[in-house]
Amino acid sequence: MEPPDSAVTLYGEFTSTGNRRVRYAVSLTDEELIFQRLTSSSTVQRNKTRLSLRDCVGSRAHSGEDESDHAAYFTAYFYPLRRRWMSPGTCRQRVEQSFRLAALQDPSYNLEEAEKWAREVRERSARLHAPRDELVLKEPAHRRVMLLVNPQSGRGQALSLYNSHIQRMLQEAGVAHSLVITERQNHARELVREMSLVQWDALAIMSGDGILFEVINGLLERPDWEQAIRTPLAILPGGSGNALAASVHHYSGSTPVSSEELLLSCGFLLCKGLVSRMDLVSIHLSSGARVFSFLSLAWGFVADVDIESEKYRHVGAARFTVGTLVRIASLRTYRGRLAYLPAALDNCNDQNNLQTSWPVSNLYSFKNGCSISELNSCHSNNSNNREENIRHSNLSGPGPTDSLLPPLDQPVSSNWVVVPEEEFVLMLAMYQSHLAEDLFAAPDSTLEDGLIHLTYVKAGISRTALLRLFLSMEKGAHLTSNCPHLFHTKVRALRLEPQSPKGIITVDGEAVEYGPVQAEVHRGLARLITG
Ligand SMILES: Nc1ncnc2c1ncn2[C@@H]1O[C@H](COP(=O)(O)OP(=O)(O)OP(=O)(O)O)[C@@H](O)[C@H]1O
Repeated sequence: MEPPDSAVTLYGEFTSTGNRRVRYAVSLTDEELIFQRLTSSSTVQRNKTRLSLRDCVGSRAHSGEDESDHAAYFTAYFYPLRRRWMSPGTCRQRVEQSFRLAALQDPSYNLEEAEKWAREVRERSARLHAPRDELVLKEPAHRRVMLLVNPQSGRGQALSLYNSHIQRMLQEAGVAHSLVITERQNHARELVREMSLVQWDALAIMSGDGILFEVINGLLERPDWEQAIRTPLAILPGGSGNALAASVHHYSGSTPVSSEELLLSCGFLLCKGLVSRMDLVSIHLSSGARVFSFLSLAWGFVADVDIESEKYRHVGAARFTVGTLVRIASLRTYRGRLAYLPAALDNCNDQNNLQTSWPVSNLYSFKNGCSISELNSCHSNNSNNREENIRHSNLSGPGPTDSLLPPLDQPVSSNWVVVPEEEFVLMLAMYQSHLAEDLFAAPDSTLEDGLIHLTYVKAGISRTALLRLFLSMEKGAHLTSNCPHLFHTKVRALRLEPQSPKGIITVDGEAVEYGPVQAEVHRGLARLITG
């Protein structure tokens, strides 16, 4: 047998848990657990199995269940990326690796040895995920997570998915968690608004995107919102859309996967506990209310499909496909006025944020502060000073100040762009990459780019062209499809004034009051567990 290589700092010879005659040489390096079956014949070379400690969520030791068994056992749990069966790409698959340690007749010695191995595996695995900065959760054994599950989300399967996958994963990682099953709408919002947060290291949400919306808004309604919104949040997909879960999975560099595979991917990230900053968008509604959004603001086709497809909920994620086909068959257009503050014109220094695919000839930029409603009768106020033009919308209540938004009934500033079109099929503002598991709507959006990715489709698009757009959205190719009816740009703030008497506006997939609405992005305001 070849000697252990120099990177190996722990070595042992153990037996299989199922068959004591099968022996293994087991090595631990800073990066891998390596094992190889030992044979009596030195001519037989068995392949080494290597498991990366980056893929390990936890490890534990225990003594034999039977009193006559003097051995101890050590088990490590891995979720490596493996090739998918019968389909392209990779996904995380569970691997449980156990060994039986019985070097001496003394059970306590064997247990000590097994505990040493389990501890080394845990510590080395944690070191490989050392924080990029201060954003990392406490080690699993000291971590306390509140897990909110909506039993009604999606096809009503969130609780059974928790029982079948997440509970076991968290146990394997040694993460203590308290389960809260939401009982009604706004339950999660009220709970996080009132409760003490100091005892929790993270709030995890297993549902569609609706409960996360409630949690974010509940946190921002607290008097201590500035601290509260820094509570790390985690998303585990349990709904039918699962847009944020799909986005987080995409940001971790992984390829698209099925719903169950997405759950394992997000569960793995929760066990690892790396935290990133996440943009939130402050949205002013016509009633004067303000809500905070982490995903999208939609009007027209996308909002209609989202809400009207609720009745096809029983088919899961396919509800959006069914809804899209139904709505395309009876295509509607909407009148309205749209204006935005381009990221390119903003004072931000981030050069990456300054690109826009907007054709310059399509821009109608005001010289002076002017509301969209006043588009055709705007009077000059002869001021080019942006600071002077902006009268901040000082909505009362907690949460950050919106420095880019004037009150909804006041003109937008002179550095805003007013879209010349007034007849639309859809307006979609995104701040994450995915609108649903298979809708890669804003391909270059990242968690904390400080941007609203604004897309609209103007009236006149054929049904076939619209269908083609949605089909290409699965791969994020719609933005490069050269569709003359589709426009896309990156903005910091926007205002929409619908003029069609009826319609649907959604925020994060939930319908909100229909009427004028405006939005401003707050870069990195929240915290999210990611990869
Ligand atoms: N026990 C419950 N019974 C009924 N509704 C609930 C319950 N708990 C939460 N809700 C409400 O259900 C709504 C939808 O939740 P969620 O987004 O989790 O699921 P979903 O709509 O199925 O998911 P998706 O957005 O992916 O389609 C939320 O607005 C929430 O307030």
